[in-house]
Amino acid sequence: MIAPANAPPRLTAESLTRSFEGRRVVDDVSFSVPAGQVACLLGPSGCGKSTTLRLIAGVDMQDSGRILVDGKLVCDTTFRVPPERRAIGLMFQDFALFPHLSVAENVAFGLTGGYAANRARVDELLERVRMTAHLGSYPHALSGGEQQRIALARALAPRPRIMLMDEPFSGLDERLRDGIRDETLALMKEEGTAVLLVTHEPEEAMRMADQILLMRDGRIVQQGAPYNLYNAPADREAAAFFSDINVLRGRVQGALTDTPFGEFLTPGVPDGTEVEIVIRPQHLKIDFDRAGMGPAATPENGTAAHASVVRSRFLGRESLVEFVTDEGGIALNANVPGVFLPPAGTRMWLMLRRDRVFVFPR
Ligand SMILES: Nc1ncnc2c1ncn2[C@@H]1O[C@H](COP(=O)(O)OP(=O)(O)OP(=O)(O)O)[C@@H](O)[C@H]1O
Repeated sequence: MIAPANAPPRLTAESLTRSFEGRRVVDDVSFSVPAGQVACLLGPSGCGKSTTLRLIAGVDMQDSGRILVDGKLVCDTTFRVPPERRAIGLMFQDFALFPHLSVAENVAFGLTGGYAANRARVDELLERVRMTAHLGSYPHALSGGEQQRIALARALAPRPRIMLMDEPFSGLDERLRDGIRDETLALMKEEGTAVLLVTHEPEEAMRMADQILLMRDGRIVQQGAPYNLYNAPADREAAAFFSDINVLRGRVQGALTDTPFGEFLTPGVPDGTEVEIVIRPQHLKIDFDRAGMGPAATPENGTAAHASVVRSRFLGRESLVEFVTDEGGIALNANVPGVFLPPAGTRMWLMLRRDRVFVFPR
């Protein structure tokens, strides 16, 4: 189902703020989710993700700000549509099935259609979550992961306009998780559901989200497509949230910062400012030493710096090699695909891919 181009976003949060005991746990949070899109609230434990979700679900109320669904006000500080009338599906960590109802009855619970339509919907969803064989079972006879899949089917059954999910796939083992996650998302997209999903796992957010809302200390520090957050992080911490990082330090002089890897452009940063030059370990380039000679400087990779291997480790798909540079004694890690395990003390040359470097004032 594709929303008309001029349709208002399915879900809009405007300047939501919520404090507990004088501390702003959700601080001026704004975002919107169009129909059929997935937004992931991503951030470390305690940053306010679940509280944001609870405000939108209507089980908690913001101190200020507004929530709109399809452009219509659902909640501000004086007006509040109760949770059960928001057409919002919930899938929280502490979900509970009705113990006295069978699997099929649990999934059918929120359905209002006739018997045949309800039965078809239950069958469709049980197939999606691969639980058709357990149709007549009762919750106590199911594993934790199976119960979770039924809870997911139950939440999706009434075709909610918005689906709020708090780490909904965390209890599933990895192989099952990928399949169910992708199929659930495909179903919600087909039905035009806007999904707001809470996770603290960057890989999960990257895999699922159309839009990532990166949260820290109650605020959204950056929002955008996964590609943009990964390749143009707002600050050092945002960069570090998605992978290990290497950090070089320097001081700006004449809009340039000098390092053992050559000069980096730092336009608009005042002289004397300390900056951090950040690069992910997979974006270091390594070259062999030829009797003390290294590769020539290039615009793509800057100047090569001479370095020694400190330690090499095999990680499965890739190898991690730790270096220290001759000049400045800078510790740098490089990820190399496959098996590459040079012994400690090996002399090599390192370069930083200039298009993959981020420069942040400290
Ligand atoms: N009802 C409450 N009373 C007091 N403090 C609360 C309440 N609810 C949440 N908090 C506090 O607000 C902060 C944010 O909590 P929240 O559950 O939103 O974080 P989170 O990002 O979802 O974390 P996690 O990933 O661990 O679930 C925490 O420090 C928490 O202790």
